[in-house]
Amino acid sequence: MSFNDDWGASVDSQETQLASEIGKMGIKKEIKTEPSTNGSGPVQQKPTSPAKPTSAPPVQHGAQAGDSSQTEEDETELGKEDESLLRKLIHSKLIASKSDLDILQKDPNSPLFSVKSFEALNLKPELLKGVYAMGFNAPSKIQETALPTLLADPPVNMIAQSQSGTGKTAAFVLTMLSRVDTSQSYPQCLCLAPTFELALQIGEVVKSMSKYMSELRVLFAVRGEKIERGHKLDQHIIIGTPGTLMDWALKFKFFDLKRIKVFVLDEADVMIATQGHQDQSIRIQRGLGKDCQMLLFSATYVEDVMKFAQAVIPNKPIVIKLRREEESLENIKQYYIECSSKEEKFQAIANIYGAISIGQSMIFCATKKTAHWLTEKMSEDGHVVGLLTGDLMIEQRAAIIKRFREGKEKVLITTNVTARGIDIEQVTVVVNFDLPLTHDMKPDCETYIHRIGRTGRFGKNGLAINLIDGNRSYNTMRAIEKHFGRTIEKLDADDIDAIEKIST
Ligand SMILES: Nc1ncnc2c1ncn2[C@@H]1O[C@H](COP(=O)(O)OP(=O)(O)OP(=O)(O)O)[C@@H](O)[C@H]1O
Repeated sequence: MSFNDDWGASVDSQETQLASEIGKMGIKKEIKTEPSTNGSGPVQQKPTSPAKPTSAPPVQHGAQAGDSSQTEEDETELGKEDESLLRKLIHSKLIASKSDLDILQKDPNSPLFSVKSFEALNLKPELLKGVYAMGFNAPSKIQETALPTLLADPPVNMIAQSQSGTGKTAAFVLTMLSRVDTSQSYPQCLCLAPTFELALQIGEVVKSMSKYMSELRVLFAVRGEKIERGHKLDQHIIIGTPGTLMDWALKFKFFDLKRIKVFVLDEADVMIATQGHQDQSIRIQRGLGKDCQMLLFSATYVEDVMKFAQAVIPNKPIVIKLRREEESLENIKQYYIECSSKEEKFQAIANIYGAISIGQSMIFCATKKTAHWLTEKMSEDGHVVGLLTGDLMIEQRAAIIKRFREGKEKVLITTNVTARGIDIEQVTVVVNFDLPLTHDMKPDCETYIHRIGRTGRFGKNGLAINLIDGNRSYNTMRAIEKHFGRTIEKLDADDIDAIEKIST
């Protein structure tokens, strides 16, 4: 699989001024978590023997997937903080209400299906407290399926797939936080992500989840960081992009790869499929000790990439894989609109924005040039839009994502650089101004599913609208439809009644 223009222009080449930027964003590069309020220190609690997954996507080499036989559900009392968070979310109308979420988490066909509690995972008490403080009541299907195995001893390697927005980040972050021993001052967990934005986002999840773990220290491996030669890092978790991490580990030897307990590749398929990332990630992976737990997570894996992953990850990794027809989420409704030119595409967008109330939206273009053009047109039309492309400096990209996350811009016009991983719950609509194509101009089904997965996060409803101009893009859309076995319905951009209906 390959990616269009911007993906390649990734972080490592642009990370020069990151240090100052992270400061500006209010995210400290080194996150020191608050001491536990109940005085409980970081007790390393060994999990009990691995519980069998109860309901899961197909699992190979490991426990067999099947419908749950467990019918009881552990009810968890909400803390005050959780209640206020939930109230805020329900009032914001932008997300499913708690009762919607409960229903989804009880529906065996939903990827959020869950019958077990976080308590059943025997997490360290301060970590469990952190999970509940995030407003997580019950694990999602991927969390429930993967975590008992991920937390068991001896550690096993895993290649896991689960749909976008179903909580993969929490699954691997919980694993890292469970395995880390904060009384030892050296890097013990490494997490690699393909872009700077994603690395920061993962850092935020670590920060929230480890709220009650005293002494935990996290460092972002980014190029702006000035570390003296010969220095040895004392942080516990390092999160970064592959180029910088490779230099830190292999060239400068700021830490010892052999002492890493958990190694995570997020968006693993793109890390493997993109040449530069692959070389760097594999060189890091080869330097790890034989007991290091290796975890690969993504919403998509094409067959060759999966084969490659299984070949490079030692000790027969557990594989959790979705069937093709499960990859596309039902809560994201997909439509297409026929247009004859880019001006008509712009007009279609204007009609949609005029007809339905949209929380926030992301519009994906094939090139930076189109993205710039559309930004100008929409701004002239009175929309408050942000523009994020791979040619921007790292600090500009961070600032744009931050503004969008805070709701300062309602529309983010972008390219494939933000197709993956970015988790902004208010995004209710994704527009493909151009459908994604691989470098050899074939339909890029994986990028499509990641792009539309920027909406419909964790069970919320989402809309994906594809703008089609001509036979080529029509055929691309049909190929994507066939690939995932899902119908993309036609919408008439001039039929305001029809447009109004899709949002209900
Ligand atoms: N058990 C849970 N209960 C409630 N919310 C959860 C739970 N687990 C995760 N979430 C929330 O769901 C959202 C999506 O999670 P996350 O970003 O980890 O998805 P993902 O599977 O990594 O998606 P992608 O493939 O797009 O990267 C996040 O906002 C996260 O806080």
